[in-house]
Amino acid sequence: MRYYPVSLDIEGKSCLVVGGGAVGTRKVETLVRCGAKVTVVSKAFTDELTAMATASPIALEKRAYTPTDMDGKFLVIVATDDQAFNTRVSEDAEKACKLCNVADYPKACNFILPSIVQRGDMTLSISTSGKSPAFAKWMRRKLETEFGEEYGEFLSLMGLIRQKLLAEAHEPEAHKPLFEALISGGLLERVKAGDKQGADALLSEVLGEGYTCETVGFLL
Ligand SMILES: C[C@@]1(CC(=O)O)C2=NC(=C\c3[nH]c(c(CCC(=O)O)c3CC(=O)O)Cc3[nH]c(c(CC(=O)O)c3CCC(=O)O)/C=C3\N/C(=C\2)[C@@H](CCC(=O)O)[C@]3(C)CC(=O)O)/[C@H]1CCC(=O)O
Ligand SMILES: NC(=O)c1ccc[n+]([C@@H]2O[C@H](COP(=O)([O-])OP(=O)(O)OC[C@H]3O[C@@H](n4cnc5c(N)ncnc54)[C@H](O)[C@@H]3O)[C@@H](O)[C@H]2O)c1
Repeated sequence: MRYYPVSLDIEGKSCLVVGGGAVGTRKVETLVRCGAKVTVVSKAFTDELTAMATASPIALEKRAYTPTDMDGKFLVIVATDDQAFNTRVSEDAEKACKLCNVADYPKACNFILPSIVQRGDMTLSISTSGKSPAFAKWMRRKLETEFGEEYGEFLSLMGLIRQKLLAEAHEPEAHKPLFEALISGGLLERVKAGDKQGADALLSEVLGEGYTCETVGFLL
């Protein structure tokens, strides 16, 4: 395996984006969706980014980049249209031991970005290890048709059930078959169909009397 897949927790973390063009704007959007505090250093910004900055924790700094911009940053994304400059920034990042992605330049990256399908808390990340971004995009579109919004709903319910069970007792071995029974028993299909009665029946059959969507805090 060429790349090590991880899910980074960047909530509340300071991130640096160098380059505020079309690509930089897309990168900022994803960072903000994940709860990051973003500083963008660029000679110019897209209108979209300027608008986004009025409502989100984004600092736009219209000035030349300096290596000290890395200080206190958790990760760095470089997206200017000057490849030699991008490489210099990535070298600064390497020296400062930062996570660094240079858009479209894997040699200067210590992480690359996958194509993403997002359904609530379910994230499908597609990486071709850089072999074919076009195929990653094609695969994303295919998976988007296969995995609908019901997966997000279903995961909210599973999360609530799990929270309740864990609050009652820390017994992973006892909980495992319960989750498996809910999954193989068709809870997803019932959530997808909006079948509250069916979902409640399965919950009380597997988890015991008193377990319903309502009692775990899920509105179906
Ligand atoms: C997934 C996605 C995420 C994102 O960008 O956020 C992403 N590229 C996307 C789209 C896309 N990028 C390119 C095309 C044109 C078609 C094509 O070339 O295939 C298309 C498709 C399109 O635009 O239609 C051009 C391209 N990309 C790279 C190079 C340089 C090179 O390969 O050396 C070149 C220029 C090659 C040239 O000079 O021609 C490199 C990288 N692009 C990556 C990610 C990383 C590997 C991902 C993987 O493992 O597959 C990696 C290694 C580094 C990185 O950027 O992190 C996003 C999909 C968004 C979606 O789902 O819609
Ligand atoms: N991953 C992808 O899907 C994808 C798609 C297209 C392009 N790209 C790559 O991303 C790069 C950026 O593309 P774009 O369309 O956003 O370009 P762009 O020209 O719209 O934006 C580049 C931004 O960088 C700023 N900039 C340039 N030099 C700078 C410097 N020295 N210091 C600070 N800011 C500087 C510019 O002012 C501009 O705002 C391209 O080089 C291209 O290789 C990636």
